[in-house]
Formats: sequence, C-alpha cells, structure tokens
Amino acid sequence: MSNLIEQAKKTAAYTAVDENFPAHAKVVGIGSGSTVVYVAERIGQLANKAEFVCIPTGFQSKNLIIDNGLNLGTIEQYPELDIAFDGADEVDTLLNLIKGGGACLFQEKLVAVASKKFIAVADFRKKSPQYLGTNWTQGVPIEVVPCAWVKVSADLKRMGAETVTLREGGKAKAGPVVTDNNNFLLDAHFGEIKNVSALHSEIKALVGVVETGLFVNMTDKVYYGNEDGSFECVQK
Ligand SMILES: O=C(CO)[C@H](O)[C@H](O)COP(=O)(O)O
Repeated sequence: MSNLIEQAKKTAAYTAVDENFPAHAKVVGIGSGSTVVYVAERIGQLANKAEFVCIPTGFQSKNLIIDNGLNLGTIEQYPELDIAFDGADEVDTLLNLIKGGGACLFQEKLVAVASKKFIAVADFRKKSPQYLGTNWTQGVPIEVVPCAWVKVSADLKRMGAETVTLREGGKAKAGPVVTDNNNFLLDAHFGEIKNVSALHSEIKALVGVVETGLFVNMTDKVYYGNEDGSFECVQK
C-alpha cells in the first residue's frame, strides 16, 4: 500500500472526527476496515474519552476500541448511538454505499441504522463517478445463512447477477470465510447499479439472506482523503 493512500485514509479519518465528534457524545459507533483504524486512533486522543462508550461492528473493531483505551459497550446495552464512523468500499453520488469488503456488513449496518449520524471515511479510490458497481467490481457482499448459499446463489443469478462467488479464505483458510455472526458471504456483481434501493430490497427478500452490503440512504457525510493530501467532504 502506498504511503499516499495511507495518508489519504488518515486525513479522511482525522478530519471526520475533528469536524463531527459531538461535544457531549455518550455512545459512538466504530466501524471496520483499514481506514477506521485512524478514526479509532483519533477518538483515542480525545481528552474526554472516559465520558463515552464505543460500540464495535465486529472482532477487529472491538480490538480497535480496546487498543485505543476507549470504553467498550455492546449494541444490546446501547441500541441508540449519537454518531458512528465507518469505511466504505464504494460510494455513489447519492452517498449510497457498498460495504462488506471486510466481511462485517451486518453489524456495520446494525450500528449505522441505530446512529443519529453516520459518517463514512474513505480514500479517493472509493468515489464512484456515478453508480455503485463501477469501481467495486468484485460484487455486492451478501451475508447468508450457511445452508442457504447454493440456493441464494442460484436466485441471484436468476435476478441478473453477472457473477456470484462464495467468499473463501484463500491461503489463510481452505473453505468459506465465516462472518462474526457465523454466516457465509456471497459476492454478487450486477454491473452498474442504477436503482440501489430496489436491488437491496429484492436481494433482502430471498430466504437465507441475512443482510446486503448496500447501505441505502443512510450516510450523512462522506470524507474522502485525496492523493495530494487534501480532503473532500460530501454531504446530502
Ligand atoms: O465494509 C467494510 C468491512 O466490512 C469496510 O468498512 C470497508 O471494506 C472499507 O474498508 P477499508 O477502509 O479498509 O477500505
């Protein structure tokens, strides 16, 4: 990974925290991925960090909270959050997202919908010229109950998916990736997605689907870190 990209992620994350962290926040969501590492780092530098609790979106995020000296809570204890920060795999011009590249989409969505404000942080490569599915071509991540993966794969192909792949662990694990919720992941590529809401609803209606990585109309702001060290904030 080039230094420019790492720097872009850090710029996006630090600026997002600096410009949005509520002065009297009590409950804060911390997402997953490599950009959110810098979000947790910045939040960990806040002088009042003992005064709020952080809710993770999975195993990695839980460790980020602990490692940065933040108070750890659960979504069961705190089902209403003041703000949540998370990464994205692709962002369209309406701020809809593809998420789940890191296999954490279900808990990420749970935390996002439970938050009063949801802020995405990303480097410049995540910005789609228009539609989702343009830059992120490995497919929409879809969490499925394990015994349903073959049936759901066939359903997705019937719906028009160009490719459907069961996500596997590669060299790190022979066999499927198992999510933090003990499910499998399918990556289904539909080409450019013109109606994100309709596609999400259609996939979600399939028996066996737990959640899709399409985050429709949930994002308040996106902070992009640019290659030249600047940042861009896009909001609705
Ligand atoms: O959805 C995610 C994990 O499931 C991540 O937020 C997404 O993959 C972005 O990660 P990164 O910041 O490493 O590009």
